Amino acid sequence: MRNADAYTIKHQSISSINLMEKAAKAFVKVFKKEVSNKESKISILCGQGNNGGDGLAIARLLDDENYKNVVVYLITFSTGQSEDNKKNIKRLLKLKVPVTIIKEAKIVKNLQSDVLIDAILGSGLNKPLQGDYATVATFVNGLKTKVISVDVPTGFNSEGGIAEKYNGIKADLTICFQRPKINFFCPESVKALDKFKVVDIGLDENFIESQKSEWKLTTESEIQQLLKPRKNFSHKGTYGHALLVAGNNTTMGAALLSASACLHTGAGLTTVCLPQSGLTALNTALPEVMALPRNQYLAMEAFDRFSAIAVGPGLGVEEENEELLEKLVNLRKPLVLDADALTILSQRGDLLYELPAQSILTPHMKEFDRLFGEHKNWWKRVETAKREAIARDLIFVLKNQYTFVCLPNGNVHINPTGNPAMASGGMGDVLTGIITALVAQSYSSADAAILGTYLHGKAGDELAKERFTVSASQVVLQIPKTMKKLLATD
Ligand SMILES: NC(=O)C1=CN([C@@H]2O[C@H](COP(=O)(O)OP(=O)(O)OC[C@H]3O[C@@H](n4cnc5c(N)ncnc54)[C@H](OP(=O)(O)O)[C@@H]3O)[C@@H](O)[C@H]2O)[C@@H](O)CC1
Ligand SMILES: Nc1ncnc2c1ncn2[C@@H]1O[C@H](COP(=O)(O)OP(=O)(O)O)[C@@H](O)[C@H]1O
Repeated sequence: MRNADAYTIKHQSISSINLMEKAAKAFVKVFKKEVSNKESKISILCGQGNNGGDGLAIARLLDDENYKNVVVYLITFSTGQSEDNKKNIKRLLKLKVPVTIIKEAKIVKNLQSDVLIDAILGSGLNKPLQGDYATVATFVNGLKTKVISVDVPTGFNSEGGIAEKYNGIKADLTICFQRPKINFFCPESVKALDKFKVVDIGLDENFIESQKSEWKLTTESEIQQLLKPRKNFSHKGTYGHALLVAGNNTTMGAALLSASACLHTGAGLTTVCLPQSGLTALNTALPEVMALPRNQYLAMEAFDRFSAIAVGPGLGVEEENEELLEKLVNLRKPLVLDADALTILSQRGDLLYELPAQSILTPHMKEFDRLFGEHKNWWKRVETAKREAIARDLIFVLKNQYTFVCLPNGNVHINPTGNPAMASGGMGDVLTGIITALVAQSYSSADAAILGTYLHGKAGDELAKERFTVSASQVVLQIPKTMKKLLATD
């Protein structure tokens, strides 16, 4: 983002002070919707760098907008001051907005305001908070005032592991410039922010897009380009035959959910390889789906006719399932691996390192750590997934609110869809069924993982508009509608 900043200043003949003005304006536009009462008591804490410069410009713009009770506090714990910060203080001092210089943290302890704007330190953070800065953050967090941070909460690092003992400001809202920070997508970011909004400040988009970065935030237009419409004169054979090796006596529902998701995502044919005890349930619940009864006599040839094979949901970790997994690995065709298949792999390192190239693994955090050891934080977990994906030509779908899809080319696609209403059992089984259906329909493993993850979350988002919770079965039924809508708006 700093490069984009410099590039925009150089190539769009915009000065850095004007870029700061644009950033402040973009902030104020969102702020006005969040805090519409012009009588609100607003305290703006400004640092000495460009983040503080933004805060000073915001104070002036809020005064322009007739916010009547804006007070600025200038934090002066450091020696330097950025040029644009100096310019903005000069502009502000021409107005009647009160400016108080803060030399000691304790003044912040008793600030009386309805809203506090945090513009102390932004993306320039280059070391952990210490001394007075850390004390100010503690006081702000104790104020019980709504906190809105400019670009990034003070003390929060934009990339890299988030400290276990985060000591920065906890913001209710962060209004972030041009692109979200990668660390916003790590679950540990809850220590620093509740929600974020990204605002366009006019940085050169072509330049940003041309920058090499392994981080890609999946967008709806990318998904619309990936998604293939059903073809004229097509028939069930056109869309592949998917096999789900899933289900056990007490977890047959997982197999049914996966199979149903596979069917609704458009596989031409879906078969479930399940124990004899699941046949009645399958035939009753999903008459469109076929069964391959699971027993130890299944020959390798039994799997030849399938264009995509998933293994794991509700499978069980018994010895016979371990043997079956070994058989599937030996087919040397890409697999989709989830749940119990991952648990078996965590005990069978030999199999893990023999997985067919382009296989897709869909672990949640615990499954991932069982495979590759404990990780201190999500940043480290994603680093391991990136490394393993490259080294072994595998795709990792590291599941969470924001799922990270790590590809063999080193790219990490961050999925923006999905919501907490979806946090319930069976949701992962559905994701496996969706991805498997896409592989059966000849999407590449990478595209199936990116597209499947997006569709799964998007269906959940659509349902959550009207529901407090969303069940896995509801997501399944929503999928065809979600796909249709995405194609319709193309
Ligand atoms: N590119 C964009 O998108 C645009 C960005 N804009 C804005 O600029 C912001 C970035 O500004 P910035 O580079 O001046 O850094 P900022 O965060 O104000 O920090 C200032 C100084 O603090 C210091 N410091 C660091 N860590 C510290 C610590 N732990 N404890 C104490 N001190 C610490 C460090 O100085 P040092 O101590 O290293 O001398 C650093 O230089 C960005 O977030 C956005 O708001 C917009 O205006 C326009 C478009
Ligand atoms: N808070 C959340 N926000 C978005 N998606 C969520 C959330 N909680 C769970 N999910 C999604 O639900 C799925 C849960 O997978 P998993 O834990 O394997 O479930 P299960 O084993 O019950 O099927 C993942 O795809 C995950 O992304």
